[in-house]
Amino acid sequence: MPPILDVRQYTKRFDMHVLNGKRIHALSNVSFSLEPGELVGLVGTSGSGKSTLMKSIYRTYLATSGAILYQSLRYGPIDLVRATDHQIIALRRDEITYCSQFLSVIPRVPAVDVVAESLFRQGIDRDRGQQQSRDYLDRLGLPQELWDAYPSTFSGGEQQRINVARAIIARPRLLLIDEPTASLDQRTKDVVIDMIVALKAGGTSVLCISHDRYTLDRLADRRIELQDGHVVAASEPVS
Ligand SMILES: Nc1ncnc2c1ncn2[C@@H]1O[C@H](COP(=O)(O)OP(=O)(O)OP(=O)(O)O)[C@@H](O)[C@H]1O
Repeated sequence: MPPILDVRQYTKRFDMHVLNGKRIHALSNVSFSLEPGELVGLVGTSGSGKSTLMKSIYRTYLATSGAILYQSLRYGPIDLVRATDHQIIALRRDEITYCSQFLSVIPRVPAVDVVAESLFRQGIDRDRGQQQSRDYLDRLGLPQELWDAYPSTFSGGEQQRINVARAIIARPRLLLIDEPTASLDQRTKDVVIDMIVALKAGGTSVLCISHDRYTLDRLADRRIELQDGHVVAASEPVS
């Protein structure tokens, strides 16, 4: 089976017009692949290019050069660098989920509906979607009185749980997830890890940025290390 994701010689430069045209070489000739059902941990110091790589795969950032081949259910093999905006929108809706470190939500939508949003989009009826959402929020230890409240007022840790729940509940084919367990207590961390393990068992491929050794020891089949925008180390699959 071909890799689900094959990043080839990917380069991303930022040209900073406000800084007299200063160039930031965020990623240089990055190549790696992700197998179906595999979880690759993306590590590296702050500023090494981890988030830029994730945002490039999600096509928040346009490439300077290189290719990102993705095996899509809908389109077959597709280069995410050259896909049309229309294709990218469809892939984000049906196959690829990006979970950043920060929650961004529509104001005045209750937590239970924020988490269930992808289920509603998939055509699951309101009651069933909300039921599944409550189940996730319960397992993640979000106090019941917050389920119908608006996440914009939540604490950092509470927002993070909403963010992770809504990414995982969607059961995407490819999950790009940034620091899923940062600032969570040990019990909640273990719940999130168990949820990601279950997702993988269902066939989801995952690229996960994490500074948390415990999380990666439990989850990662392999690690890729970035330094100054270059891949400096890639571990073999854990057998
Ligand atoms: N939109 C942008 N415009 C200009 N420069 C950017 C942009 N996004 C990232 N950079 C720069 O690219 C480099 C890589 O940043 P990136 O956020 O990918 O690092 P990171 O490894 O994810 O760091 P952290 O662990 O702190 O989140 C940094 O020098 C950063 O300042």
